[in-house]
Amino acid sequence: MKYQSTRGRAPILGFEETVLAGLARDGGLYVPTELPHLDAGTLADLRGRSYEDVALRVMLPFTDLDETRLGDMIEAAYAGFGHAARAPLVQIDADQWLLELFHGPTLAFKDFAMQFIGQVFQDAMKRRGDRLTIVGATSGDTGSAAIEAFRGLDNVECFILLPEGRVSEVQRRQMTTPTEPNVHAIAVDGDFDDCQALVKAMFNDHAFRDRVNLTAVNSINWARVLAQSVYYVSSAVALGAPERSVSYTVPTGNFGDIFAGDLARRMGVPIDRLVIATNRNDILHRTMETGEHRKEGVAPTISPSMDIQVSSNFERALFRAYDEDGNAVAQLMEELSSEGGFSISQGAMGALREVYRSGCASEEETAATIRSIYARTGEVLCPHTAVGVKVATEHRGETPMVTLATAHPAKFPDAVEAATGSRPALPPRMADLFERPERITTVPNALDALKTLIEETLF
Ligand SMILES: Cc1ncc(COP(=O)(O)O)c(C=O)c1O
Ligand SMILES: N[C@@H](CCOP(=O)(O)O)C(=O)O
Repeated sequence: MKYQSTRGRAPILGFEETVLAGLARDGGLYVPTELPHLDAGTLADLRGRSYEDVALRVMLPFTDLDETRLGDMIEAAYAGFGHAARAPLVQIDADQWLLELFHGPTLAFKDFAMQFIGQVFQDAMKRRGDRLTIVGATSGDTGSAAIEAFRGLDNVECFILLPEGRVSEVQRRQMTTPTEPNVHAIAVDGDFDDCQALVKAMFNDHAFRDRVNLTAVNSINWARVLAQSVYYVSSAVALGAPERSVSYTVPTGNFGDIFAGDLARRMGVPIDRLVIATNRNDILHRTMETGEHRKEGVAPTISPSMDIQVSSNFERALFRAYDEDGNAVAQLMEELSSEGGFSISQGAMGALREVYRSGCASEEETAATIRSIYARTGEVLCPHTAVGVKVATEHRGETPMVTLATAHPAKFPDAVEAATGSRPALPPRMADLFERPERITTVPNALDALKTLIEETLF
């Protein structure tokens, strides 16, 4: 399998190089040049199989890995999950389900890809006898999952940029309490978009990038999207695919998770509706409504992991919508950074609307959804999942509607308690999280300060 950049000006790479590169050298995101097909017979055969079996079948054609080695990596990646099904479905209404993606070690959907990427990096670094520097941006969950996946590895140094004061206390402590010296939580005086812009700027400084052997673990890395596409396949076949179509509503910020759904759809999974659900940082919903993609300031919400306005993976969707015209995408991205937004052509909007629908939830609607689902079903939703369920309810159709339950409610106890009156408990293995000492470095929102910090740590 070969991978090309969405901006068309970077070398075509194989799987391992793509994953190790993270972001393409022209600033674009890597996508496969062709897609494998999951035909009806294959999908039917996956029904009733373990999550690991489905993952192997879905991911193998995208990699240059031997089947046994990939199988071993997948087994190791999911061995620490707290649910035998890994991604269980829970029915909350006659036609509505939750896909629980929070049974991994850090209680959010990020563990599905991050645990897998940890295996890929370790394998590659051992063979190459090399070291990697990971720099990631987080609005709370990616950072926790990355620190968990990479802590203690002797061939990886991991730096996570988080927006100071804008993640939940549980999320912050998950990042600041691990004691292994190769993982670093760095609070940036800014929002998530600032953190992500710093990461991208480091990638675009090729001398720095090569000096530190930089890689990415945000969903700009293709391996994130690939690993996240597996749970669409596993849940769709469990609900009756290929004979029955399934719809999904995805709490959305950086667009990685919903793009993984589109990947599953394009591989042949019968997905009827694919619905973007945003909180009041609703740039994607506004884009779908108007065709204008314009940044506003990031507003803090009770679903902080979705407090994002520069949605990196939307670039991958645009690349498809513009018939894989890298020059057109590069031009739009240039307008986004110089003018704060761009207009999408009618043709491209038509292509986007064929795949995606959208909706958004206010703060009040999010809290009301947590409250009403708890009262009616006893299920406790995290605020991100509640955004999804609110939007899903408005987009129900003839097919089962699945909302991705992207995080455990105990990561956001204040918002959940305010809505339901009861405080969700962390699993026993995390019971002492609030007693553990924290370790965090604070930096201004300044590229040079950050590069200096990283180089001084490394060399
Ligand atoms: C709990 C939670 N829900 C939803 C999202 C949004 O996912 P994506 O950024 O892939 O759109 C995130 C962050 O990525 C998250 O942490
Ligand atoms: N919501 C994320 C933001 C980063 O998204 P990613 O999927 O691109 O890593 C977070 O919680 O950090």
